[in-house]
Amino acid sequence: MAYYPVMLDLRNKKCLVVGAGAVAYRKIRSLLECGAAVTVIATKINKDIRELGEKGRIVILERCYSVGDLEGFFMAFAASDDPVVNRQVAEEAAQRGIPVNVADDPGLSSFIVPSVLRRGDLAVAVSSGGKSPLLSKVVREWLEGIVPEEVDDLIRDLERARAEAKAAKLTPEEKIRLYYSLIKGRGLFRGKGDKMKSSELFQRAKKVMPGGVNSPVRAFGAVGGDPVFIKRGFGSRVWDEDGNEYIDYVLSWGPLILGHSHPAVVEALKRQAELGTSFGACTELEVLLAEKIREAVPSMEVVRMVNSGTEATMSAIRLARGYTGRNLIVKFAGCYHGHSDSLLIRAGSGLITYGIPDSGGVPEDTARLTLVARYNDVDMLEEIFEEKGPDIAAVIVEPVAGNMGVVPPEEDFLRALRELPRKYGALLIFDEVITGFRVSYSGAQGYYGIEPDLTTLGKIIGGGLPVGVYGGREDIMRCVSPDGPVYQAGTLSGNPLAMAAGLTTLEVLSKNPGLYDELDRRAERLCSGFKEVMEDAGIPVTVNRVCSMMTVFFTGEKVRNYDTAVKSDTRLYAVFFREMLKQGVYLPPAQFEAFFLSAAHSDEDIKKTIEAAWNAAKNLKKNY
Ligand SMILES: C[C@@]1(CC(=O)O)C2=NC(=C\c3[nH]c(c(CCC(=O)O)c3CC(=O)O)Cc3[nH]c(c(CC(=O)O)c3CCC(=O)O)/C=C3\N/C(=C\2)[C@@H](CCC(=O)O)[C@]3(C)CC(=O)O)/[C@H]1CCC(=O)O
Ligand SMILES: NC(=O)c1ccc[n+]([C@@H]2O[C@H](COP(=O)([O-])OP(=O)(O)OC[C@H]3O[C@@H](n4cnc5c(N)ncnc54)[C@H](O)[C@@H]3O)[C@@H](O)[C@H]2O)c1
Repeated sequence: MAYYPVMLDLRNKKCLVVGAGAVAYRKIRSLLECGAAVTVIATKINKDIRELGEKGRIVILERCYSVGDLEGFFMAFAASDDPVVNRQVAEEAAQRGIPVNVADDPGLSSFIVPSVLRRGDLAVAVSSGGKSPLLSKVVREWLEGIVPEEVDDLIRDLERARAEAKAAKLTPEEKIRLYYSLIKGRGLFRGKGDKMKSSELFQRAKKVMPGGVNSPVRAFGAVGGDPVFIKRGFGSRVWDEDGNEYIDYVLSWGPLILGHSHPAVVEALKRQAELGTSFGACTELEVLLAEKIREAVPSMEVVRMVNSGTEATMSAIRLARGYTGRNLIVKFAGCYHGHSDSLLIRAGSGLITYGIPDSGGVPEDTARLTLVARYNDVDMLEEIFEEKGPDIAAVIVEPVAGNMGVVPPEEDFLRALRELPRKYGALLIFDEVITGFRVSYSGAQGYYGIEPDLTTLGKIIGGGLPVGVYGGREDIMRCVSPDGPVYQAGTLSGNPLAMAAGLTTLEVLSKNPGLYDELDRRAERLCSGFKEVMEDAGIPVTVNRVCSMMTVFFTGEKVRNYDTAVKSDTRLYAVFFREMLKQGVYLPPAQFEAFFLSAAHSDEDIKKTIEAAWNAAKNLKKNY
């Protein structure tokens, strides 16, 4: 059954309210707003209602309701806490043909009251058909954030315009066009897909921040269009400033394995915020998180918390140099390890590529200390060690590459990664900032069964707050200050909020051992969906995936290193990205990044995403 919504004119109409508690007060207030003449009958009168009586705004009869009281009333409200009385009021109203609302029983009511958002003359009424008044309230509050105050001025203008249009005898079409132009001209209402607020914010942002952003990829440079400004997130979804909803596969670039605003994480943060946000001193939380990490990743015998993945890798490199007394670092083309000078080095050609800095501001002398090898290329790594082995402090690698798009390691490569550095007295550093707690609870090292000497983590272990950690073999980690000579420190290191969010995230993960299989299953569905859709459209793609991190490369060729990754048609990816965004799917705004899944992504989300990809593929075909 559906309720029939109407707008009643209650000016000077006599309305009776039986009961004078909180519920009665709510009804009285809205009746008064509409100019009704209110009489209240109740045995006990609450303070607010009594005040209204004293001001002469309502009539109060302080007594029991008795049959006959409804005589002469236009409408009645039974809001006592006695169901028998409420029923009597309902029955008398029915007999007299007076509309009645019964607060504790919609079944006895001839009408129910919606939750109302008012902006001057604009009223938006929300009802759940009596099923969940709280939901109505929540929707009303949500609308409050969307419907602008200025709408009332607009109503004035429209009222005037309607009178003028009438006098000017405009045709119906002319009138509609006039009203539309007034409404749209104000820019108050944005339809689905509009990005007006995001675009306005981006213009402002560009004036005060380089590229308008705090991290380059966010500027959408690789995919075109203005970036969306995100207002909030919950579960698998984010909402932008224009109210558009997206299924989110960026998940803050990986940290949110439980989805946005996981209730346990939010609760932990609230609790900690009340206790204090930072002390710059020792806390129990950092011990708990360190223990939890060691339990999950046994090679991390001793750890040091920092504030970002960049800090973690930068510190691990310093430590490797300090421990070995050597200066050279080997990294792989296409692997990103944060933005410290030694690691911002691009691939070049040639056998041993002395790094050329990828960024202005990195001295060539620093870059020279970084050797760049090819991912999944054992021969090249061997040659580098044969030539420079005794000077190499460490090899740093993403055990599953995630920054040239997802590229899984091949078996012989993993073996060489473990054996070669060891043979030459160099350290192996696994940068598990992305893969840690992502590909398995014990990271990529647990997943592949390879133990590095040092590991860096970030993202998931901060539960969505800024955090990083480096750790590893005890004898190496004891070189870190104050145990040893390698200095590293930080005001906010081990920040209690970050520790609380991280610890809670790891607790939820450790209590749900089936979660990684679930993620794997859903990610597999998503990837095979992408593949099928693109194959049907005749667009060659390669989909790489390890557990819940994946990339759709727009190339038919196998992607196993940087050279093959860059063969992707980034222009097609950009079209794909924009088509998906339009349909409410937020993918990473660049080809060479990973898509992530969270525990909050449902089968329904995957289904919707594949449907969106199917629509996108139709447009891609035109561009192919
Ligand atoms: C919208 C709003 C307007 C207003 O009252 O002015 C309104 N209830 C509001 C709030 C609210 N009411 C209740 C809670 C506690 C949480 C919860 O139970 O969800 C909250 C939340 C809170 O107080 O924060 C409890 C409750 N309400 C009803 C019952 C009886 C039953 O269901 O049998 C019980 C159980 C009593 C018990 O536990 O014994 C019945 C009704 N309440 C209705 C309207 C009608 C249906 C509206 C619709 O279709 O959605 C209907 C059928 C009759 C009516 O009153 O007309 C107002 C929002 C104000 C705002 O926007 O801020
Ligand atoms: N519709 C809603 O939104 C909603 C929300 C919450 C609760 N309720 C229900 O509404 C009812 C009222 O809730 P409340 O919090 O305002 O209660 P309350 O206890 O604050 O007030 C009850 C009122 O009923 C009056 N009353 C009791 N018997 C009477 C009689 N014989 N004659 C005249 N007045 C009498 C009392 O004097 C008092 O003023 C409850 O049954 C409650 O379950 C409804």
